Amino acid sequence: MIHAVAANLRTDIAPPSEPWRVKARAHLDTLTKPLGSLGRLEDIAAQFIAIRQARFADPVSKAVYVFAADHGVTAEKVSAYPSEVTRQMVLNFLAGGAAINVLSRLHNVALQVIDVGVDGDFDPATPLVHAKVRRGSRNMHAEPAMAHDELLEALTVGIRMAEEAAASGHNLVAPGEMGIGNTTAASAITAALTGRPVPEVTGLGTGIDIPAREHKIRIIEESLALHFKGREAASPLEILGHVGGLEIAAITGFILAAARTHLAVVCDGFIATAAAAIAVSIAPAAAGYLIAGHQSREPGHAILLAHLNLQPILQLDMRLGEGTGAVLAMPVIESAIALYRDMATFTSAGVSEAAQ
Ligand SMILES: Cc1cc2ncn([C@H]3O[C@H](COP(=O)(O)O)[C@@H](O)[C@H]3O)c2cc1C
Ligand SMILES: O=C(O)c1cccnc1
Repeated sequence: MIHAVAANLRTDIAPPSEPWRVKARAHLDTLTKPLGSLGRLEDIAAQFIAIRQARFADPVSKAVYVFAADHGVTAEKVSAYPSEVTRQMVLNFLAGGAAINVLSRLHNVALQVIDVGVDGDFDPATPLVHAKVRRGSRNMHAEPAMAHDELLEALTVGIRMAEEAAASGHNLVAPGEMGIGNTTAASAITAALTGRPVPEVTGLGTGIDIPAREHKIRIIEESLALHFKGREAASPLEILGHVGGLEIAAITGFILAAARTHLAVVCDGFIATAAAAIAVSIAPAAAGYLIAGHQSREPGHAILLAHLNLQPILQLDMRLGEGTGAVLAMPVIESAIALYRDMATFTSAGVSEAAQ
């Protein structure tokens, strides 16, 4: 069942259009600036046009979707904070006081919060998307983080949110996350996907100390050995199901469905990018829809960005998540699109072109 869903997504995702990208490049060369002088802004504009194609002139409409879930592996003491913080931060998102609230308000980005697996209840009247699959994932150190049906349900939550984003007219979207313990899951995914040693892809998360990081590394190594040792290479869905998390699975589904519906997806930090790497491993054509918002302090993030061949827009030593790095990069992306659309051409402005 789950493999059928993944296979359908894979076949339904077409890469961004090369003819549209070529057309966009040609238009950029007619604008009143030295050839190529807008640097990577030109690449970003051309990528956006290749993604949006005939709908490229729609107004830019930005949205961030924060998927929240808890992690059973927190029982192994891998985070500096208790798992109650996940639920408390969801309430903070709804009250408007978190970093992602400030940035999304400032930059006119619609914010949606989704409970895909918080280990605690919310009043049904709470204005969030109630899509709890389970009260937290299972402890990957003892058993697979998700059963098959739980993984499928979490992926489906993300797919549904991307479809809603497209239906609402958003075209520049970012998946964010909140889940105490989720850098452990992201490190485990990164090691399993890239084959890099666990110490290279494991950082301090919310701020554990050096001995706690050694312990976190051991927990991840033992979890990977429990699930994958002596087996041939695990599939991306197996990796996600065994050492991922409910919000990471939802983000994977979100990215795949966003690519299918031709939305530009801004990647946030380590956890969101781990989900992106799983998505691209399932459907390689999804890679063309990704724009890396920033590079986080987590050492595994640079490795994942290189693995995906993505260059981050910002490098601010952030290590927060929630979608904050992605939302901060959105004004840069929007600027690239505005320059493409609104600059005068050499002909319209009567400016002489290069003299060769
Ligand atoms: C107050 C607070 C707000 C946050 N917002 C995002 N995270 C980030 O930190 C967590 C991952 O780090 P670890 O794996 O070390 O637990 C995730 O919830 C992530 O979204 C936060 C963490 C805290 C404590
Ligand atoms: O890179 C991130 O997004 C990140 C890093 C540490 C903690 N939470 C998120």
